[in-house]
Amino acid sequence: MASRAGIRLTHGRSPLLAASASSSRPPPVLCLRRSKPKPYRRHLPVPLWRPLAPRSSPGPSSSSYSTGISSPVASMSSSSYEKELAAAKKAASLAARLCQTVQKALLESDIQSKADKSPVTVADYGSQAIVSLVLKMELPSEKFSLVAEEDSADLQKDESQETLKRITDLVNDTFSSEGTYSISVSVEDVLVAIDSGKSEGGPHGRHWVLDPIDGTKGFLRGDQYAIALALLDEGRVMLGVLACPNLPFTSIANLDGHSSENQTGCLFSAQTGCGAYMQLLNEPSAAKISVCTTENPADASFFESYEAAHSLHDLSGAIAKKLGVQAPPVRIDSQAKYGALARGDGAIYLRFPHKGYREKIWDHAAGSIVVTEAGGIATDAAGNNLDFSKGSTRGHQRTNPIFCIPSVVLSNGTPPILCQISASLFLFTFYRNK
Ligand SMILES: Nc1ncnc2c1ncn2[C@@H]1O[C@H](COP(=O)(O)O)[C@@H](OP(=O)(O)O)[C@H]1O
Ligand SMILES: [Mg+2]
Repeated sequence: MASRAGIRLTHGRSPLLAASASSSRPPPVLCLRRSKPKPYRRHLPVPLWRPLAPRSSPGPSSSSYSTGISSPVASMSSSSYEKELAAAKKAASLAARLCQTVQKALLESDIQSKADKSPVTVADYGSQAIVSLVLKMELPSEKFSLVAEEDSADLQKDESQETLKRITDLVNDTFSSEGTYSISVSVEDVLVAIDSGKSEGGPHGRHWVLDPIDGTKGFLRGDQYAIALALLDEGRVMLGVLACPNLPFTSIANLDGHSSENQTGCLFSAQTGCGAYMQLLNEPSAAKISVCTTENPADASFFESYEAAHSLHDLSGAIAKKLGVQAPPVRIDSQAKYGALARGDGAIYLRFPHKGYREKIWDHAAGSIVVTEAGGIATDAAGNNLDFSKGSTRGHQRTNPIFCIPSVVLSNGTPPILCQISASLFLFTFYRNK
């Protein structure tokens, strides 16, 4: 955190922040603006994801952006991950296409329960198969390692054969309707593709990290969800892509989880040192985006999970009050929150999982780089970077990898907010010990 200008968490850390950092309990997460805040720009109704002057590296080649909808032509700056980023965008976009097809005509039979009783759909499996297949086709010469949420164990059961056939048909239909790849896959190919996601990840080498549908509950409700794909290299997130098929291209700040009549479907992408971008799904041109620059918590809106089971709403409400936030929380599912934050729809993201829950790397890897490349900061409340290097040991509860993130906050990092956050940590500790 010391290297991140503007928030002085290392030197200016409050006693409570420091106490939290040194306790055995994992500290909450903060996403804080990294640069000196600019004057506040009200985020509605004017979209904020206008192309900006490049920071350390070249940004879009053209900036004829005018309305936020007709984006400028953007060419990502060259970096060693350009090929991988293009493949990731392709894979996530195709997976989104499959998910949209399923969501349009969601059948009862498409929904199953995993061993932990969480829902899983043919779209989760189909999305994972597509991403795995596309990455392998686009990057044939690279050693392939994928840490992903789903595996095929349930699909291998006798009673799942019809479901498996349906997933295979969905994968083939998606490829043929999109047209880039003239391939036809078998059920065995699909099983292999899904199980390619069994990598353990870890601190060395390159590993793709995938949540094929983040926010499955939102997906089932017809609300927000995301296909979230990131690439780790030596334990660090180097690129991330979020496909959010139901996210309006304009601000989500007042939607409270539900999609609107406006143009929807956003693809966020970021690679380290090159900024964050947004484009309409299936449209080629991207615009550079940046986080909200509000200096006043009273003007800031904050995001949290739609599902109370995923995050303590009472606690985040109390913290938001402490911070001086006046607007009601915007509750949306999935890492679409990270995308919306990255383009300035809101200023703060609070996440307080219930006691004992351990976060998964695929629930934060892509979103965190989109936010940080848009000028935000994603850390825990002690100012520590999120650690994606611990890999996955994939225990029987599917919760082994990883780090705990009791909360996520995104703000501009001005001292008043940091002070208030230390107060919020007091509340957090209080609730956790209840
Ligand atoms: N009890 C719990 N506490 C916190 N997060 C949980 C949870 N149960 C599931 N999740 C995670 O929360 C994700 C959804 O995030 P959000 O709450 O921001 O919408 C889920 O992703 P999946 O839908 O991929 O399972 C899942 O990984
Ligand atoms: Mg998922």
